[in-house]
Amino acid sequence: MKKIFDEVRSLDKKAIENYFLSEDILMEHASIGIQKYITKKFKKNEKILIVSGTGNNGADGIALARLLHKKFDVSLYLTNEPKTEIGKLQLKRAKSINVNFVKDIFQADIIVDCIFGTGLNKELDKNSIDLIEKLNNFKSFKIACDIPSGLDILGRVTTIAFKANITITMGALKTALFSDVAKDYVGKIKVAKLGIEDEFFQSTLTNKYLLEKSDLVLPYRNIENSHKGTYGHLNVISGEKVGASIIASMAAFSFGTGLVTIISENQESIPHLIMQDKVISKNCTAIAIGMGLGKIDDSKLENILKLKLPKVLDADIFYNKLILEYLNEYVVLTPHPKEFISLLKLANITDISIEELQNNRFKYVKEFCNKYPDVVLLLKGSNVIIAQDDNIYINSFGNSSLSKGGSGDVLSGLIASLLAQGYKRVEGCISASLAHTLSALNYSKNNYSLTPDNLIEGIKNL
Ligand SMILES: NC(=O)C1=CN([C@@H]2O[C@H](COP(=O)(O)OP(=O)(O)OC[C@H]3O[C@@H](n4cnc5c(N)ncnc54)[C@H](O)[C@@H]3O)[C@@H](O)[C@H]2O)[C@@H](O)CC1
Ligand SMILES: [K+]
Repeated sequence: MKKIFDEVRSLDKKAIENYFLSEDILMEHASIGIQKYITKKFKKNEKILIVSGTGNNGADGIALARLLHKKFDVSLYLTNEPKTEIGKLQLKRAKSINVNFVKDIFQADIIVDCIFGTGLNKELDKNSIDLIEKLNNFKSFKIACDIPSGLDILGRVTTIAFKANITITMGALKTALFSDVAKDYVGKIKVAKLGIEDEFFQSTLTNKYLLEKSDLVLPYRNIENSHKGTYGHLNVISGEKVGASIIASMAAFSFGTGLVTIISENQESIPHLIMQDKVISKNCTAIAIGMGLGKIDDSKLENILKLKLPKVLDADIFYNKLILEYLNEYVVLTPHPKEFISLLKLANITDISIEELQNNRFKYVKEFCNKYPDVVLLLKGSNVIIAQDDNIYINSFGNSSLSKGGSGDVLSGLIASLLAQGYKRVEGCISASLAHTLSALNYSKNNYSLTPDNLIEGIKNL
């Protein structure tokens, strides 16, 4: 996993002090980062338009124009004269080698957005909105310098933001790039090194981490002398809609759990691979409850919640106040945003809209985890957040093919499967969430057609 920082300005400052560097050196490295990417990816005669604002993000762009000058067909458009000292210096340097300045933007092959960076501190004015809108409409390959212009430091978009194919961010990954809203603007994310060893950022404290494919730990079986009990027994509590329990059970069974039993009062028609019972199994090693549950008697629910077994709590259960008494070291919660706002309200933390939550996901996850530090929370979204106490892990591999009924039941089943097999809760959530999203990423058919069954099939080929 890679470290993510809420802000890097103070890190840049510390690096300058510790290593006797200067803003100029850092900026040169920032621009070289983008230059290298362009030089590697594009042919020499391609037209590049760099659009620079008045701050240091703009200054990065002016430096980039100098670096690409004569190697590509580069044009530089300034929204206004640079305001910072280093911006003015970059302009002097660019002018001295006759960089091509243009008075209007145009549809180049490549557009580099250097209008606003991390210094965006107020709403965009009409000129900036028009400019970004026009750039977005161009059919060019779009690169955002540091952060797409219009996306603020909390990862929010008030009116509009530059829609990049790739964001080349300076020094280290920033939290803002991983809000759910940001997902439609950042494109791919790449870090440009600033002339400071990686170790500097790696040794700097943070509590946010971006998950990588290599963080996936599959439940491979490495003991031959084993039996089905070796791999746990998951109980999925069924309620009004047995379909959700079946999906979760099939996901769990395919992900290695030795035995899966659906617990239901009525005899249900379920796949022959899955067992059925009316009471919790004696050798049960984990429980999944909530998916398709509907109404349940409080005393029955309480009898399940008080069992000292790892549990995945999902869906309908986030509307029942009873769970607040059991948010302990056995529990994983897997709400989607609507369920999470219900949980926040039940817990008397806050009463907010989905929009407010989606604009401030990290903030509310933190507030919840401060109140319930023992619980492991997985907040669904286009960038999944897994959190416990102070630590946050972000899975950014998800895509829109997962936006379909049943995807969440598969995820709960996968997490419960790993818990039943003995994974710790955070590790179980990380691997299950990665498996879930990577299965969707590997799906080769049209992105509208993925079903929970396809997802489960994909898990088998990871
Ligand atoms: N800190 C450092 O040492 C480094 C900074 N670098 C670059 O510097 C950037 C940050 O530079 P700045 O702090 O100068 O900020 P920005 O370049 O992001 O922009 C801020 C400028 O735009 C104005 N502004 C802010 N919001 C506006 C709005 N809504 N409408 C109109 N004007 C607005 C501000 O008054 C300021 O003049 C980073 O994103 C990065 O690209 C890099 O060169 C690497 C090194
Ligand atoms: K930018």
